[in-house]
Amino acid sequence: MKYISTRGEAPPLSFEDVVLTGLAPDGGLYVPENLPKFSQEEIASWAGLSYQELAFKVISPFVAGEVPDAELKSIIDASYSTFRHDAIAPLVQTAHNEWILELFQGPTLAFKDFALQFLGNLLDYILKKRNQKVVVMGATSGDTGSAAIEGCRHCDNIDIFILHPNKRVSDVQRRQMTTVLEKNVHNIALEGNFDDCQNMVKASFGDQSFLPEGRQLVAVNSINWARIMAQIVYYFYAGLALGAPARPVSFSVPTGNFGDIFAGYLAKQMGLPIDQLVIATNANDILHRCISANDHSKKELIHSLSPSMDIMVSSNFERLLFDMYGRDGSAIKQLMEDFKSGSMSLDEDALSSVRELFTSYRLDDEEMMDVIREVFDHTEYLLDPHTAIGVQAARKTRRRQDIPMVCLATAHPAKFPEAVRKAGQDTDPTLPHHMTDLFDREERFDVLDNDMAAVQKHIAANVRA
Ligand SMILES: Cc1ncc(COP(=O)(O)O)c(C=O)c1O
Ligand SMILES: N[C@@H](CCOP(=O)(O)O)C(=O)O
Repeated sequence: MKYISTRGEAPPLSFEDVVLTGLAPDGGLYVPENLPKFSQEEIASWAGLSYQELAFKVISPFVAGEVPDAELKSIIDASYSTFRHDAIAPLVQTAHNEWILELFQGPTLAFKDFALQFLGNLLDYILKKRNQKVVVMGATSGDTGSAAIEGCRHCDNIDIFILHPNKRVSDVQRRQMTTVLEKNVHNIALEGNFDDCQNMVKASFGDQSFLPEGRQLVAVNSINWARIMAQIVYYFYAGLALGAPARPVSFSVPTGNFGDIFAGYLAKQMGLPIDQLVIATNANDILHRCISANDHSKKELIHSLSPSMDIMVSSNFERLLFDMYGRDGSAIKQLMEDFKSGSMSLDEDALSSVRELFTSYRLDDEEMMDVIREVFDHTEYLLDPHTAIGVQAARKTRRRQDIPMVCLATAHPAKFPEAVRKAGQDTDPTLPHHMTDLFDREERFDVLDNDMAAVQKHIAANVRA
């Protein structure tokens, strides 16, 4: 299996090499040259598999033997052994044919654990085998950071640097990152927003000369292909639990960087019968504007009560556009250049293909809080603000009541007590047992200006010899 860049000008990479990178040298994102496809019979034969067994079935064609099967199985088993629920991704019913897929049962309480526990173990395996040390650099609006730190804190061959927007993540999210005091873990609170953090990470991949000799950058954001790959699994898992492939299933996905829903799109291309894929956005609605009005223009970032989705530049949309433009790298390069200067417009064919695949809906904070209240009043089930956006988008755009609608619960409500309180809950949702002392733990992080040279200097100075 080879991985190629969406901009068509970078050499193809093997699986292990694609895991050890981030952006391609031409600025594009890596995707598999050929997507594995599963027949309906094969998918049907997976009914009843454990999450770990299914993960092996879905992931192994992408790995294509580069990691021996026995190793891959033990990496998968280790990655999901830290989850608090035996089902790993349990389904909870909230209304007729409406389901919540709880993706927050991992150690850091967000869906990021699914891919980042796996990526941490995979990196550890590859780096030990190669006797190689790397620098992980990541940007977070709150959830990727802690999940990546949790995945990498025990990897001796990794120094990890996570940039978060200063004062723009919840206190729980910040403390989940900054109370990890291992010597290889570094948190940077950047005086900027998430897009500034993400820009800095992407630009650093383009010129890595600031790193100490012999080190390279590895991404933990969803620009890293392994992130997307591991997230495909839970679409199959939920689909099978609800009767696929004999009957179709729909998904509603709270969306920011477009990684999670892109994994759903891939599951569909690989053979899972998915009816609707709903892009649910907060007031940072560039994807909703693009789909509804072909308006893919940057606007000032709004700070919402669903801060993890306060994202304007959705990295993985480029991966989708690559397919929508017939995998023409030069067309993508042109589009991305247009977008860099403020906006891009899709051509008619591409736009109609996107509209066939996705529906979209946008919510502001008020509507989001109404949903938290309404769902709690009816079911006593407490949604986090991001999940609430997915639930409402599903309800507003649903075409068929007879097809199960799965709303991805991307985070645990205890990560966002402020939003939950504003929505009318008088008691804060309880943190799981392993985090009850979170607010008593010592914190360590550095506040840095939004200045790439300063950040790179800080990284270079803190990489261990
Ligand atoms: C809780 C939560 N929900 C939804 C999202 C959006 O996911 P994606 O960036 O994959 O679109 C994120 C982060 O991006 C998140 O942290
Ligand atoms: N919401 C994310 C933003 C980064 O997204 P990623 O999936 O590309 O890592 C976060 O919580 O950090």
